Amino acid sequence: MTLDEFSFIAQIRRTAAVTPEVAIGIGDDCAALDLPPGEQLLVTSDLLLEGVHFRCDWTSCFDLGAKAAAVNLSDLAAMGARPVGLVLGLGLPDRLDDADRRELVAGFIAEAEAFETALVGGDTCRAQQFLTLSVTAFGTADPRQVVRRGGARPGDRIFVSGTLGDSALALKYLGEGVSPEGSLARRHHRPTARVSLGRRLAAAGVSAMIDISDGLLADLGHILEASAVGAEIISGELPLSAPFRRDLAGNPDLLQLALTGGEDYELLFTLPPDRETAARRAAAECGVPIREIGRILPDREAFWLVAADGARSRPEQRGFDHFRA
Ligand SMILES: Nc1ncnc2c1ncn2[C@@H]1O[C@H](COP(=O)(O)OP(=O)(O)OP(=O)(O)O)[C@@H](O)[C@H]1O
Ligand SMILES: Cc1ncc(C[n+]2csc(CCOP(=O)(O)O)c2C)c(N)n1
Ligand SMILES: [Mg+2]
Repeated sequence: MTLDEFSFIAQIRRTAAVTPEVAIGIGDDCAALDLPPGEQLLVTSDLLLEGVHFRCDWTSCFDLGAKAAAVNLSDLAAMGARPVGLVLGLGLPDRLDDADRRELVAGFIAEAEAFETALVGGDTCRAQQFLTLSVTAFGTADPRQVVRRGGARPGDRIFVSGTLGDSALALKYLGEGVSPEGSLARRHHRPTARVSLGRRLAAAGVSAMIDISDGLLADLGHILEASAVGAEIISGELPLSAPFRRDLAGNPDLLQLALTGGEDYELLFTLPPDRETAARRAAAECGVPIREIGRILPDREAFWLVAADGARSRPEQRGFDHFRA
């Protein structure tokens, strides 16, 4: 027998922190959040579905809860927002026991707290078959510093944070029945939302930004479309981790994972030349590496991948698409 619905919610309520913005947290029909005067509310939502986003035999409940929070916090980071609250919808199949349920919520709350925010509400239902998490995240920002996808201009440089392809490489190994090594597995199961970097880059004056969930090329495509510009990416400049490079040396086709694999949750942004010093300082302040990987071109039809030998190609496959996967 598992806890009944309301005992489960009472357990969540006891473990959820209350931050200064939370005027009303878990327990009423709505939560209420206090926002700094003059700031805008930013809202984002992401589903995580069993079999589509995760498999219960590949991840722990704690990591899954934490990832559900992180992927939403990553969208706030991409706009330069500061998180102020998270809402968690759960569809729980009977096979999850009390310990699994508690761990799921504990992971979510731990991740929220790591970013000085809190779980402020949600909804809990029994699911017939598949575990479902539906998360909504709220953030605030000075409206003059909110960064959108549409601000890239010809001559801007294209940058990315961290390293690319680690999560997709871990997923490839999981699919082949091989346990990925610790650092790769962690990048897949426990992505880091670049919240502090996103806020600092916004203040430094980046022109456009997005987080990489579907794959570098797909998410760059969203910036190009919104900005009505083109781009070239220098494939030799992609930032790759040591384990990724090691495996790439034995199989050059793995480069595709860094270009299109997705779930990197790194920030991809464009930088006007006069903002570069400020952006590099912002990255150094929060200890996250950033790397220039290409530039924005005026021709909106241009989408070039430049190989090590200088050959240019137009990538056909760009990333994850739920209706094409
Ligand atoms: N069912 C929907 N109803 C309304 N708006 C939606 C719906 N699905 C997506 N959107 C909106 O479309 C835009 C792009 O959504 P998308 O989910 O691709 O975001 P993303 O940040 O690129 O990817 P991710 O889902 O990995 O965070 C967002 O503004 C989002 O709010
Ligand atoms: C079991 C399993 N199969 C496939 C994947 C890969 N995957 C799922 S969703 C997604 C893009 C981001 O999602 P969204 O666009 O919904 O935010 C990717 C790369 C996975 N993580 N687990
Ligand atoms: Mg996003």
